[in-house]
Amino acid sequence: MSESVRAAVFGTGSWGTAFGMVLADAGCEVTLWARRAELADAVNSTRTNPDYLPGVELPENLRATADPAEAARDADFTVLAVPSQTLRANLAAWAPLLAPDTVLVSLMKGVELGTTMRMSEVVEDVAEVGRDRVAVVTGPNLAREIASRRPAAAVVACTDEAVARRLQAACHTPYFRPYTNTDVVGCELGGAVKNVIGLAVGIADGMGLGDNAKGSLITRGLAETTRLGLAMGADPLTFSGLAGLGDLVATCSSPLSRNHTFGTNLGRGMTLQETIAVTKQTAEGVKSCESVLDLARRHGVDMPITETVVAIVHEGKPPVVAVKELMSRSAKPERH
Ligand SMILES: NC(=O)c1ccc[n+]([C@@H]2O[C@H](COP(=O)([O-])OP(=O)(O)OC[C@H]3O[C@@H](n4cnc5c(N)ncnc54)[C@H](O)[C@@H]3O)[C@@H](O)[C@H]2O)c1
Ligand SMILES: O=P(O)(O)OC[C@H](O)CO
Repeated sequence: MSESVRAAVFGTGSWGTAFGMVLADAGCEVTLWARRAELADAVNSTRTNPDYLPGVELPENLRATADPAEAARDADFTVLAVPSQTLRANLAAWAPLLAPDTVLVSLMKGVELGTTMRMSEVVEDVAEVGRDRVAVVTGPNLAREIASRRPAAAVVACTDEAVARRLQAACHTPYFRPYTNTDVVGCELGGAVKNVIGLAVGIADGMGLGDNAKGSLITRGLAETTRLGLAMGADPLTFSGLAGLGDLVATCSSPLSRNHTFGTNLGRGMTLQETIAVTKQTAEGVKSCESVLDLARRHGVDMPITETVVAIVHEGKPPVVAVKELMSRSAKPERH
């Protein structure tokens, strides 16, 4: 990988920083944009991100700035890693600063509230670029594990396979193994819906419902993700890959997952307000469960687990009641 590849990463949270490390380890010159100048200064002076990845030493070829123009300058890849619901407003401000032929890369796993747009669609809309200039990185990638350089595979998706291959080369390291995929719709849906299923599994774990419940929720969660994907033109095989099953398993098994942990706290009996108060980072499923349900309704797809998560998180339905209702739905064949 040539040292002359430049990457800008907008967002110095856990995943923006960890993926910046991956790009730097693969040989790119990386500039992180941080919202707060103090964090950019801390990254540059301590070679760590004390707020999001304390104790992790950052590579020399990664630096930070609070100036978006400086971050964006001459970037071959412009990576976006802010909370999904803030992307539109942020990108509108950054769009005039982007390098002319830069490839925009979404790391985000959410669906926009109101518009029900996937993150790559928001990028196309706001930056006014064609879909061949927008890529997505997704898969089982818990930031803290990647930052410790523990091995993981990922998916780099773009409708233009040549662009996906360029990005694949730019982020391939001994511990990070990216595969290409041209099914952007399926890859993004896999990432966004697994957060909702992660909340459901967390709730079940918090209630002490056991591993059979977990296995059932993961499998039926994948079934409803696949139904939505099919209705939206995705390749169903994508959901048995890293962006589907792979990410679902990592999220639903790990205490590092913010969505899983958020659900566990709710399942243990914390109120929504108490759970939000102890959640310091982005748990995308909390907002995106509503936009995913909206998408399901628009496409006439039944997503009972997603519906249950929305009822618990946003409508105050007690988890015990929700479980009873989910279990007493009408009997049906498995492939439904
Ligand atoms: N953390 C992970 O393990 C992981 C892995 C894969 C994908 N993702 C996805 O990456 C995206 C970013 O997640 P993260 O883990 O880095 O989140 P985070 O909460 O760790 O960091 C979010 C970053 O966005 C910034 N931010 C918050 N609100 C903002 C606003 N209004 N405008 C501009 N910046 C704002 C924060 O200051 C922070 O730098 C999410 O969509 C998440 O689903 C996360
Ligand atoms: O911490 P979460 O729940 O946002 O999950 C992180 C990643 O998406 C796992 O791949």
